[in-house]
Amino acid sequence: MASVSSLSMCFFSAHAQARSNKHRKQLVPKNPNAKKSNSITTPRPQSLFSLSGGQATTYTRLPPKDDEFSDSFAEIKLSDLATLMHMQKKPSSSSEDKIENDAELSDTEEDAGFDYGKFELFEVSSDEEIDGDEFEEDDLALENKGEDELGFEYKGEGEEEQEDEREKEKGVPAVMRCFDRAKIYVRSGDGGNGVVAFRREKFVPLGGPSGGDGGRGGNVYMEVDSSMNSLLPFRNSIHFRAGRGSHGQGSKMNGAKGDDAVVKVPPGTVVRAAGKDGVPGDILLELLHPGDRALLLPGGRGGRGNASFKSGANKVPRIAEDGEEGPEMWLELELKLVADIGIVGAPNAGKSTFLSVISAAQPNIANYPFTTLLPNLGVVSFDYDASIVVADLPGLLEGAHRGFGLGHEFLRHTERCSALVHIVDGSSPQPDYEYDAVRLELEMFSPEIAEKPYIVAFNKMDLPEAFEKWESFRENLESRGIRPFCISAINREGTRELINAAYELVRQRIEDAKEEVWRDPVQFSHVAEMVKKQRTAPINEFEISHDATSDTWHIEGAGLQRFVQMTNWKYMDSDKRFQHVLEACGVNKTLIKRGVKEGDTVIVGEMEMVWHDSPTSSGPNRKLAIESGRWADWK
Ligand SMILES: Nc1nc2c(ncn2[C@@H]2O[C@H](COP(=O)(O)OP(=O)(O)OP(=O)(O)O)[C@@H](O)[C@H]2O)c(=O)[nH]1
Ligand SMILES: [Mg+2]
Repeated sequence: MASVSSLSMCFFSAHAQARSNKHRKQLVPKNPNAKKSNSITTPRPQSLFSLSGGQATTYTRLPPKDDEFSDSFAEIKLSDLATLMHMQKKPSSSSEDKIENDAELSDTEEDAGFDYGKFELFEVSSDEEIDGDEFEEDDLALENKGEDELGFEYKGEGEEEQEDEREKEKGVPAVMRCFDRAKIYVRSGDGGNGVVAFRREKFVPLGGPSGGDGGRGGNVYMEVDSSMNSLLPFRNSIHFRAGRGSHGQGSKMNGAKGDDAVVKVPPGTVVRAAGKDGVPGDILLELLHPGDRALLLPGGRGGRGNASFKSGANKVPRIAEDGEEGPEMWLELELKLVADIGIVGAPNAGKSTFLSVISAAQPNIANYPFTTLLPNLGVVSFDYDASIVVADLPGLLEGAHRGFGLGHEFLRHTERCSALVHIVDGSSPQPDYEYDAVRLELEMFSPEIAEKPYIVAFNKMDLPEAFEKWESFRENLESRGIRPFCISAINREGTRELINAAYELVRQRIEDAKEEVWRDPVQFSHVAEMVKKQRTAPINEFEISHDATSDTWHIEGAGLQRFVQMTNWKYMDSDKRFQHVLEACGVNKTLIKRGVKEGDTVIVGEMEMVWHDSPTSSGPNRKLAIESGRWADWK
């Protein structure tokens, strides 16, 4: 009982903070074990907590517009999710329990005697341990709040928005964060090394070089798997590495190609390069339909064996290359569900109930807000051999676009919907206001979503309090040119008409954009092309920078760096070839022009060298010589 009581308290106090923190400094109790008497709550108008039809208290309804307390209790912060999850684990909490808790709350509030609007309570649940699987350690907003022994801290106005953001992230259970977002690491395979070998066979004198080339590294592919419907599998494994190519062998045997890695994603996945400093990276791919497949990263090239270096001038080459390193990348995945219709509305309006009666989906349904934490999908079949996918989204609260509640987390899934069904809780104190508030949130979140065709359904018509409000609701909306439907989702009344009307909107949209209806699976390769282009940058494109204090010259150039990486220094001819390349691509010339002198350090990629002037070399009287013992760590 004590546990439920504390839960309810933090529920309301968070609302108070949500509104107040924009404008003033707040006093924040930091100690999660603070006494419950400090657990400040906001006074609530009794009318809103009256029970309807003997059901549990519906205390998160949107507030009446003119209510003097409307600013203080209608918003739920994401950091309260632990509470909600806790409540969800105990759906059996009876209405009597809640009534008692309400009574306890009122007492506590009166005892405390604080200005409630200024406080935020970080205590979430003191009685029950939170399952590590569902909440990561840093998930709870209270975790990093407890350093100050006094238990209070003052926040400046400027910090508050950032604080909000941080708390929002921390408060979201891992399973929700991972539902439609993931960050993964991909790396294609390194190429195998080439080898130096010579043919030695009876009766074959001077058999010549016979070292084979290394095999190519495996590629990384990404493909749509239609059996997946979330990014949750990436919660467990985020590293995808393709296999390395085998090394070459004697007798001109080339190495085998490395194994490819295939990353499977659900339809509707958008792939970005990982962003930096909060700036999202560029969109690389959109894998929308089953069968879509992309070559993301090509494997590294295999190094050449000495058989490949044979030439008229050098018939006995003692040189072979290492395999090229496979490129790597961090990627951010975002899932945008491919649903035709999105069901939106305030918490507890009956969205999941509606989905459950029109489709075979069995979402959780219960009489408390945020029963739905993750979107549910259902397929609705029509007589005439057509079907549509309907998504039931978590409820939207006033302030959702600023991060209150859960709904905004998933609103982007409606971006691909053809139409929306907006369910209004007819039994709420002010359905008109609830309707306007949700519409406003949609507009604030994205004008594009707000412009989608939508249908309004007034739900719970079986309840007398809803029935009474229907006429005025209908008149109000009709005066604005909207024809609302009235339904009783629980009794399946009016639901078929509603979904038929929604289907009509989808059909119209499909007809408007006929070319979008069917398309062949797409094979993308532009990312791989881009990577290849970067990696095959010409060797003579480089930049030289000089650090005068340490007499060091840095030579930067993708082509040169790749060349250094693939050079196998253990073979004698590698030095010669390296010198030759530096000469040919103009590095030596440029260094001399810039004033390099005896003993200066020259760094190319991971290779560190010392500049020696030598009168014996052909061409310019200077050359780079590699001094043994001065090499950087070298793989
Ligand atoms: N009397 C009545 N109750 C309904 C009707 N539709 C839904 N409910 C009840 O309303 C409560 C909330 O229903 P849900 O379907 O979970 O509501 P929701 O909009 O999905 O709520 P969240 O997922 O929390 O946003 C449940 O107790 C339902 O039984 C209806 O037509 N009549
Ligand atoms: Mg629901």
